Amino acid sequence: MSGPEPFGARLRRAMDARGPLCVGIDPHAALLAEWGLNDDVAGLERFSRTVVEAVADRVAVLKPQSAFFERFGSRGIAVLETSVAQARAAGALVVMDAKRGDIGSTMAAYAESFLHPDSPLFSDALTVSPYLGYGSLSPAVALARESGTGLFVLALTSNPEGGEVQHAVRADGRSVGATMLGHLAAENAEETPLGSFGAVVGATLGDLSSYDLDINGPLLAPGIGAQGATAADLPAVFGPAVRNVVPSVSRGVLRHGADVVALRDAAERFAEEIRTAVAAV
Ligand SMILES: O=c1ccn([C@@H]2O[C@H](COP(=O)(O)O)[C@@H](O)[C@H]2O)c(=O)[nH]1
Repeated sequence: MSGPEPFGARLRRAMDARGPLCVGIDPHAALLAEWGLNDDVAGLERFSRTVVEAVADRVAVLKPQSAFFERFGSRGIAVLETSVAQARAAGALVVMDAKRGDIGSTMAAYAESFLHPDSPLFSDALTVSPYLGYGSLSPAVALARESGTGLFVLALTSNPEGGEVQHAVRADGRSVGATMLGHLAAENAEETPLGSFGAVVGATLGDLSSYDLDINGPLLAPGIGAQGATAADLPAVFGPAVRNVVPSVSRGVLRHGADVVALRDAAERFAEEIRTAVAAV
């Protein structure tokens, strides 16, 4: 009996059909205020519902940032559950940005929270931190394979502070970030059309030609918009791997709310800039 279709295959199809843009749902308190919403659960619910309504039927991926929902406790988590379900029902793949990482036995529980089909927060993929050792992620890798979901492993993050960990050079001469990319390439070996185990690689990082980004998996690229990177930077940062890049924009789109059409237009402008940049490679 064949299992569920793997995340990588579903993502490739969505990217081909809708373009690769990922829109982040990041209900910052400042954005709620800009949208004329209260910094409470009702404001959170309205914000998230508006983003889903604006773009879930047209972008490949939506990426809710769990922290902004957790801020409101169990009622915030309930809004997150609803948002995930609504986004998936509208055809978007949901990458839960929760950056989980722990010893293996606890990692198994985190994985069940987001990657088990019976979980209320079941998502198509989860961001995870490998900095307790890549092997600590094994339970999440195993469950993702079983449930047809995926992982995005923090390899080279978009923030300037990340370098002190990720560029650190190991005894074998490889950097920590490169080692994570190597683990992912091994995870995705033989997978077609695309592996399900992606890396987070910031679009802000400039020339990455010293890294082997050819992991046969998706590269989630935050940093476009508010953090200063642009769609035009993508070819220079990612080189030939740009075909597997999922560029992620949160505040750059969200600042155009609360109007649904304005949000949609902003997402379409980013999508068009990305199309143009990638077509030139
Ligand atoms: O390296 C990383 C990993 C994750 N993020 C997350 O992406 C968004 C970025 O938001 P913007 O408003 O587009 O800057 C946010 O949820 C981060 O937690 C990242 O920025 N960098």
